[in-house]
Amino acid sequence: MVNEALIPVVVNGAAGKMGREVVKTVAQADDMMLIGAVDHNPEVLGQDAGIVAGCGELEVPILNDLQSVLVLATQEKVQGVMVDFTHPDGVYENVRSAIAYGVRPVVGTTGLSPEQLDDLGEFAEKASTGALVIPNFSIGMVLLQQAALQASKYFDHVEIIELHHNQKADAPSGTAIKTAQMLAEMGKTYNPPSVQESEKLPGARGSVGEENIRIHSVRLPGLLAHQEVIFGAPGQVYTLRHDTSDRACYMPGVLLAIRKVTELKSLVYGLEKIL
Ligand SMILES: NC(=O)C1=CN([C@@H]2O[C@H](COP(=O)(O)OP(=O)(O)OC[C@H]3O[C@@H](n4cnc5c(N)ncnc54)[C@H](OP(=O)(O)O)[C@@H]3O)[C@@H](O)[C@H]2O)C=CC1
Ligand SMILES: O=C(O)C1=N[C@H](C(=O)O)C[C@H](O)C1
Repeated sequence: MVNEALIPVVVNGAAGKMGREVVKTVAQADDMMLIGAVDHNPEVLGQDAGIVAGCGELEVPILNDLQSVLVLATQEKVQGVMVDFTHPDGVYENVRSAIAYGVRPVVGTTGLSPEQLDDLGEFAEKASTGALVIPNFSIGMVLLQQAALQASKYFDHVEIIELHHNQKADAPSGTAIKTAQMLAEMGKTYNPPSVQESEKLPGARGSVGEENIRIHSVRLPGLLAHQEVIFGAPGQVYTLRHDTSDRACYMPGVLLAIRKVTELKSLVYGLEKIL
């Protein structure tokens, strides 16, 4: 007998590094129920999501068909939530599908372009469906970003270095892009040029977006997820740094997002907006 008060949750990317952590976390939450698991890794298809995640059998097989799992979610009394930790190439379509079925997306997958985000925002608004896109679920990163906004009032020069494990598909990280956007929203022009520069090796000075803030991406085995925001001024450097050592650090944010998205009627971008 299904408890109707529980939030039905579908995990997309259930066999991945983040997906397995989310399966375990949802399985342990008193107010949630894992009702579906999706992944396209052929090695795990048909296997139980709980066994794959290492938390014991949950009687939820991993399927490679998001649509049919979303249909399943529509049959629940309580509106479902889809947590997506898949791949930058597929996330846009996944989110559109979830919204189309009235299943609220909580998106950890990075790599959505600004145009895709706008489009999903309009789609969610029209459908009156809550959606959350959260480039980083850790509280430490929100605090770092807040400190960076504070520092930006006093420093005109800033660059970002993000460092990740070498299995990461996208660069720069979603977190670094969001951090640069937040700094840009302060309405300042950063990094006024002090000299005519030339790159002797292309990319030596990192990538630079509209915000005129350079982002440098490091990928190495042994790293997990790390970010530095470095402010400079004559005679001083102010460095903010966040390090993760376990993906468990994202789980309180994921649980919060699953609960909050059920109260929303449109798309919200960033954990700081729901704290
Ligand atoms: N917001 C946050 O706080 C965080 C965000 N992330 C982001 O989450 C995403 C996933 O990261 P991570 O778990 O490390 O990656 P993994 O590669 O470990 O996991 C992704 C899983 O999803 C599967 N997959 C890929 N595309 C699809 C699809 N279209 N439909 C169904 N399954 C799919 C993959 O299968 P296969 O292996 O066969 O491709 C894999 O099993 C990345 O974008 C990453 O940047 C990561 C950590 C924290
Ligand atoms: O791929 C990862 O690992 C991470 N991806 C996210 C990003 O791109 O910002 C969040 C965190 O940095 C871990």
